[in-house]
Amino acid sequence: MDPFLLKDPAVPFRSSTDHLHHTWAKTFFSRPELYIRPQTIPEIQQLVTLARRCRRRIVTVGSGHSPSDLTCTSSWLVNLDDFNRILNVDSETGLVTVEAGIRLSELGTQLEKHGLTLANLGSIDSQSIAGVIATGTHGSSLHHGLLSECIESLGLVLANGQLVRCSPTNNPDLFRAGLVSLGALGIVVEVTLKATRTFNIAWRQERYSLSRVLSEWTQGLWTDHEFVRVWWLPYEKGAIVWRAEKTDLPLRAPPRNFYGDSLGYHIYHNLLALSSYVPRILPWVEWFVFGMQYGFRPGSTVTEAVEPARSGLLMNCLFSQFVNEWALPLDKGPEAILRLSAWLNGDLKTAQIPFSPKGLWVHCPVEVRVSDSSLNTKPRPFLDPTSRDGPTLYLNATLYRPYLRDPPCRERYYEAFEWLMRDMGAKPHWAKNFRTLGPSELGNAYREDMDSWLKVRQEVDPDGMFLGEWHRRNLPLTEASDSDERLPLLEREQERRKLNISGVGDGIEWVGDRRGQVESDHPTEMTYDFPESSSPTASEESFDLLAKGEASILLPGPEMSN
Ligand SMILES: Cc1cc2nc3c(=O)[nH]c(=O)nc-3n(C[C@H](O)[C@H](O)[C@H](O)COP(=O)(O)OP(=O)(O)OC[C@H]3O[C@@H](n4cnc5c(N)ncnc54)[C@H](O)[C@@H]3O)c2cc1C
Ligand SMILES: O=C1O[C@H](CO)C(O)=C1O
Repeated sequence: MDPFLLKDPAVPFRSSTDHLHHTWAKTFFSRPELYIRPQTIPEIQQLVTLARRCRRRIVTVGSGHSPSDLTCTSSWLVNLDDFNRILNVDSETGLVTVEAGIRLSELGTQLEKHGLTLANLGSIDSQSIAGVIATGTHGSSLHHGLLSECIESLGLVLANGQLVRCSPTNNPDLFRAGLVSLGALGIVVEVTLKATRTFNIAWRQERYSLSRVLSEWTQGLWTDHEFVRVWWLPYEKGAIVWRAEKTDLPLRAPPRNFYGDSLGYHIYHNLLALSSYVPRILPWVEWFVFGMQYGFRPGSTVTEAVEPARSGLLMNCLFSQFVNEWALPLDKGPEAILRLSAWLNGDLKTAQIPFSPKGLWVHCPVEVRVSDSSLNTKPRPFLDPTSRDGPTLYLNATLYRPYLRDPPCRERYYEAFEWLMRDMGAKPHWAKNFRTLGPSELGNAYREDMDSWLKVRQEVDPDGMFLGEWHRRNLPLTEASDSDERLPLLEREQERRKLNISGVGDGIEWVGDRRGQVESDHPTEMTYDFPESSSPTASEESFDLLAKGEASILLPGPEMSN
């Protein structure tokens, strides 16, 4: 396709051609043809219209914290970091409307000025609000479901450039599809959420034996405090249990020690690096690093603090990592942990996992977290991986990448871990590094919910402008469209290659093809009917004029800021 673009001169098109995209963990890289940072809705509508006319796929990226290749593209990459304002705050009701590029950290800072905060957080707050919603990000609390349970309504710009709003009562199917959209419906531009009054948490962290974790599993481990997370240390047969409760106590910073901060970080990093050459030291590394940090014996060291929830709920995620996380019913947790523990420690009879762990040594911790979205009275996201009728357990097999180098155990560990998760009826966290289950298995796991999601998706984006290889690999897209030919803009993977740049370790460059990127006068008609959708905006009207020939033609240079 000739890079000449039809463009309304009144609407800026803020793009560059030399952007190197990468995930936070530097696991995947890609070089988009254009990297576009719009600042207004007309700019977003314009870029979508241009992409449609130029037959380009669009990927919207938030902060790039999804560890997989979900956000990789060789086509157009859109980022809403400059579309991140707070549009409205009602301190009484807690209803807040924001532009969708806002990061949770900035949202938290702004909300605090109004005495508000998010009711729940995951391990970090670096993500964009739209990114958190799109992948079903969760924290760890049986009082809460997915972070997106506070979302009241969404505004999306669809493949035809139309701005559409949806909520439980307005376009409810689009809302349910948009709550876990995987970036595949359109560009989420506006989010209305319900915040809660700011609160502080008193937290306490201590070492448990694994047997105590399991014996308290149904006896208060998850229910005695509002927020609970467990880091399981498989070789130590132990765990670090972190629990927090809302409190009126005065703030008290966590204690600092000579080892815990910078020194401990570097020692752990270098021991992990060493273990890539001598993997059998990993049980010793687990003993030493977690002993130094949290005490060598259960109950020996208790750490406590009182912090604002906005910072106290977060944790330091240390180094680049692969994360493979699955959701299963909470009551299956003890069996899953005991079988995985047995496998890692060489007891194949108990493990019932048909792969050999011989010579395999893994990193810790395995994160053990919970949520309960069955308490939520709002419509569930179609692609919500959590249990419908009770609490959910998340098991997250973390593997660090010391100095950005992949650990040697990944293939075999994840093969066995995923086998166990599938055997237990678990579903993968959409954002993480699960190896593909294939479209039919994920289709079967979600059944009619997957059909509903695919139906909405197909209606709002019939050409597959928001689809790529990740979606093709994992979702039964062909159920909704007879063949790939019905999704001409879907970006296929051409190759994965090692990056020829220093300092990127084992990062992989993802390269997409240019199939479908030929100009067409006949984009597929959209069939979706929006009962209360917005009327065409000024920029849509101006594109009608452009289409009738009253257009200015601009040559995009490296920086096309106006
Ligand atoms: C260190 C670390 C800690 C983490 N902790 C947790 C945790 O505690 N719990 C948990 O569940 N997950 C966790 N995650 C995963 C993370 O929350 C998700 O990957 C989240 O989606 C990242 O948000 P993001 O803004 O970076 O989105 P990205 O990774 O950039 O994008 C994710 C998806 O959202 C889509 N998207 C982004 N913006 C838009 C938009 N405006 N419109 C439409 N689609 C859009 C993208 O296309 C993509 O499909 C963690 C990840 C890391 C690296
Ligand atoms: O993806 C994730 O990374 C951290 C673990 O380091 C976390 O809690 C996730 O979830």
